[in-house]
Amino acid sequence: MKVLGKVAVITGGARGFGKAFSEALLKRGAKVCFADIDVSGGQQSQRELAAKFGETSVHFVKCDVAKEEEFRDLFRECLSKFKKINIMVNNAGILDEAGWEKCIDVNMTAMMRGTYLALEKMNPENGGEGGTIINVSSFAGLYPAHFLPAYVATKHGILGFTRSLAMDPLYQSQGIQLATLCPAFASTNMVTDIIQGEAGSRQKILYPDVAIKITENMGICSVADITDGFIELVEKENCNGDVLLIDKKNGKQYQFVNKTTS
Ligand SMILES: NC(=O)C1=CN([C@@H]2O[C@H](COP(=O)(O)OP(=O)(O)OC[C@H]3O[C@@H](n4cnc5c(N)ncnc54)[C@H](O)[C@@H]3O)[C@@H](O)[C@H]2O)C=CC1
Ligand SMILES: CCCCCC(=O)/C=C/C=C\C/C=C\C/C=C\CCCC(=O)O
Repeated sequence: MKVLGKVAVITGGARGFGKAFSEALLKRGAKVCFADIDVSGGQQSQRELAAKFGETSVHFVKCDVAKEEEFRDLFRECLSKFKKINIMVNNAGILDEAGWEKCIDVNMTAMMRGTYLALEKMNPENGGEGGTIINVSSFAGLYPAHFLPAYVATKHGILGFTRSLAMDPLYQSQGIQLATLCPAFASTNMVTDIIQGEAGSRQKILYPDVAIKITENMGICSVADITDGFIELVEKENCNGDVLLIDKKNGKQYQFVNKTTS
């Protein structure tokens, strides 16, 4: 897709990947409506991005994606401000093995809701123009990790859900593409808080000693490495059904290149 002039909705955009993805799209001439549960972080990012790309290009919406009405309001607000939605990025995610139910609500249920809402708004029969939906899974969507079982379950779910919808001829006929991004460890707060031992962060994973060994072996990607893969997916002419794994040692690797089971 050519990004210039398109409108994107990005969840979890106050920091980390979501903020970097917002900036990368703005740089290429898109308008971005980003959402986050973190109001002060969101407002701060809004100020920074507006200073670089203009007040009229970027809009922050306070939204807890686990709350259906707030998610619906996000779409309403984006449409009222920017009139269309061409790119949807379900990026908001948490890691919390002790609070695994919340992990399912945010990583899985909200990702599904965001996808269904985007499909509705992108449908040409509803006035949409088609579009691209990128769902952010993880290396943990492709491989097990006994220090993150609930997180792994949600990330496998994202992969299965997104690949399945990508096979549906209905959405293909509407000009809608769906792809999955699978980053390995990257240097956002989700990882750095644990490494630096920020209060409560290590309680969110099991077996931290195993986890640190694995990060040492695999290495840690920069946010720029992951953003580069994200933009590659969005800008591809056909990203439908793609699963892009990115890790420090091997870089970008497309998985399941024979996309369908038929
Ligand atoms: N950092 C990493 O190594 C990897 C991260 N991921 C995934 O990338 C996505 C982004 O993560 P990071 O940027 O690393 O994390 P992060 O923790 O830096 O950023 C996540 C953002 O999502 C927001 N958020 C959390 N719950 C929310 C909710 N209920 N509603 C709205 N916003 C909410 C947070 O406030 C935060 O701004 C997540 O889905 C994560 O699982 C995937 C693979 C690797
Ligand atoms: C192999 C699974 C890769 C999953 C990457 C991902 O999606 C998110 C990872 C988020 C956090 C990483 C969790 C733990 C590793 C980090 C540091 C452990 C440090 C423990 C310590 O005692 O210092």
